[in-house]
Amino acid sequence: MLDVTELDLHYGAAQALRAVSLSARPGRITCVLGRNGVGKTSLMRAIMGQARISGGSIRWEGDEIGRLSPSDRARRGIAIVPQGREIFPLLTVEENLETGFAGLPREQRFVPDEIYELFPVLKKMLRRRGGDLSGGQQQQLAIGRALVTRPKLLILDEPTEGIQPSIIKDIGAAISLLRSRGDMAIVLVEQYFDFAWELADDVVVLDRGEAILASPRDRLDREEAAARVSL
Ligand SMILES: Nc1ncnc2c1ncn2[C@@H]1O[C@H](COP(=O)(O)OP(=O)(O)OP(=O)(O)O)[C@@H](O)[C@H]1O
Repeated sequence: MLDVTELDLHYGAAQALRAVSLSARPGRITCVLGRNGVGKTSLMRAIMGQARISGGSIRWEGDEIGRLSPSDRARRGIAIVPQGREIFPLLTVEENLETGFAGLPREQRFVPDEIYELFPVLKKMLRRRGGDLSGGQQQQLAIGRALVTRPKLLILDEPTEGIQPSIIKDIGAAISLLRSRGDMAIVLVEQYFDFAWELADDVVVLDRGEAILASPRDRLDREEAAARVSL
């Protein structure tokens, strides 16, 4: 279980996050919603260890991890699918997937079949270069690469950004399937409200670096929540 408590984050004198709290549990999807520039990516980078926090705590499976390096956090089972995907354009699909092996013990250095079951297109395109894939296929590759690390916490930063509707549907189905396994906590950052609302168990809305709403989705009114996101 992930418990982020009262997180502060600064870029120089500018404060990007103010006392933001969030939690994520296995078998549930926590959706972080908010407009451009409200701090969603900063929050995810802070959880992954790619951005330094200036206050608050990040607890994962009972331990404080707020000062650990990104690779130590990855070894503890945290993986991020970054905004913009960041796949390697000159490496093949297979080689991109294999970059996920780095922190794994030798006996786990293979691509689980489940990844090809979730995204059959990856199997068909194993020898193609990452850069030759469509945006949607690259997003599936980025998710596949994160799954290679066998994460217990999967963070997805705007996976629908710039993706065509049919692939958005596939990605939603894959995220839903991963939740149903029950052993993975998922944090989904989105600006696409309808997509996030469909999937969310818990909702956090950020506005100008602050969490202005945090609640299980069941207790929220959809229209009210949508209005808070577009304040
Ligand atoms: N490396 C950085 N240095 C300085 N300021 C930054 C840096 N990264 C982000 N910011 C600023 O911090 C604030 C939050 O940015 P962040 O990228 O976390 O927001 P976001 O909600 O993820 O936006 P988007 O949806 O556009 O990705 C913005 O004002 C942004 O300009």
